[in-house]
Amino acid sequence: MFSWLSTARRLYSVFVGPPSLATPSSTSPPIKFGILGAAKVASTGLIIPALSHPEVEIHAVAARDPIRAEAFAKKYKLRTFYGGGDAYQKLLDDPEIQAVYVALPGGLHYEWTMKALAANKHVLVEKPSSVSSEQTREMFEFAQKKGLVILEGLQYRFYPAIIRAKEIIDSGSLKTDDIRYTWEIGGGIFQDMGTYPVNVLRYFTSSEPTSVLSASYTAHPNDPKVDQAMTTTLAFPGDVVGSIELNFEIPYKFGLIPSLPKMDVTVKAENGEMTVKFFVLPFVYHSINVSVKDGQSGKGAKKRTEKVYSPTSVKGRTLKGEEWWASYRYQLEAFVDKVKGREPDTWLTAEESIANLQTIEKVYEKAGLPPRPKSTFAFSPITDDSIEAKRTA
Ligand SMILES: NC(=O)C1=CN([C@@H]2O[C@H](COP(=O)(O)OP(=O)(O)OC[C@H]3O[C@@H](n4cnc5c(N)ncnc54)[C@H](OP(=O)(O)O)[C@@H]3O)[C@@H](O)[C@H]2O)C=CC1
Ligand SMILES: O=C1OC[C@@H](O)[C@H](O)[C@H]1O
Repeated sequence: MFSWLSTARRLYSVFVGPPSLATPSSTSPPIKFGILGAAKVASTGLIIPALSHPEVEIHAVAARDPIRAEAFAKKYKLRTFYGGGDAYQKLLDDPEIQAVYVALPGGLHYEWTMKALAANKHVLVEKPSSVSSEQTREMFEFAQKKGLVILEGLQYRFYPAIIRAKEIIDSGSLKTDDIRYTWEIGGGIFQDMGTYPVNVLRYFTSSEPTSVLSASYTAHPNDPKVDQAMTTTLAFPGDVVGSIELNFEIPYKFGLIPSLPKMDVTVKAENGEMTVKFFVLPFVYHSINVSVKDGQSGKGAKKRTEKVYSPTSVKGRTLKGEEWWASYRYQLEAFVDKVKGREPDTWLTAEESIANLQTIEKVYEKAGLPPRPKSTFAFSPITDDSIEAKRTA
């Protein structure tokens, strides 16, 4: 159901605070999180979702600048803060903390995820999981070896509307042979915002691209290696073609009025199409517009619009949730379920994060752009052992 009132309520809950605060569970102790980086994303991405989760407590933040760290801790009423050059490691050395939110630039995700895992912390790492599929694989392998949970913060995947849209595709009402995908998304280079369209393409087709048919980019004026816009076409099994269009620089209307970012995914089938509007942040608003032609005559498309703000039954399951939950809140629910040994409603596997980056790497290669420099952090079992030794000494 869509109404301005429920939209206002939901957005207030997402960006300001939930309608009521959770009472800590008396049977299951809270998972204490530490946040690496006094990042902008941290409030919507974790701090506000945690306010309504009875099994989560945000314990500390670490920032390079001690003044920023203290101000951040004060603003969000966190017990502890770490500031200075060694702040991130100090947070990882805090024995109170069980899980770490890595809210740093993508190029630092590998290093700080590996260090967090070495310090025996579960990790919620922001998207993109790293800037190299090889290093992401290492991250997940190391987490598995340590028996720790790691999750890439691809929040949109946890939202009921997105699961519903996939259900529509899986139901077969849109024929998936000769299907075509079109993405037009504002904001973000391919390595960053590309994570979403690459993922949704792989998710909706339930397959991996077989080749990159074309890829072209517009370089940033200051750096020819950096793409500010990317257009690419990917081939999928069964003659399925997916097109992604990413543009950092959406022109102002009449040169004056900024446009709202467009984050739509369109699935084109022989007998109709479906567009999911604003799929990246579906809790802000979304609509699933389905148009399917009559099976016999092929004429007279039946149109319908679905909106799935409530965690009603999708894919035959009733999802846990509330009308005012953001996808970040659903994501947190799943992360906690996993840490607590419960089966989450939705999960993203290691293979998903690795395959996502492999596609991004192939698109860069096709476009003739060099791969992003990998993290130079040299993680070795020796480092791991020495951290373990220090811990048990
Ligand atoms: N899932 C989602 O919906 C969203 C995900 N993101 C992701 O979250 C991450 C953070 O993004 P965002 O919050 O927008 O970014 P910010 O610039 O607000 O935060 C980045 C943080 O990284 C730290 N940092 C460490 N080293 C550097 C460096 N060399 N240069 C700049 N910052 C550094 C800073 O921490 P310090 O406090 O120590 O200075 C800063 O707080 C990114 O990976 C981004 O892709 C962002 C928005 C939404
Ligand atoms: O991950 C993201 O999703 C939402 C966008 O607004 C944000 O810039 C991006 O980093």
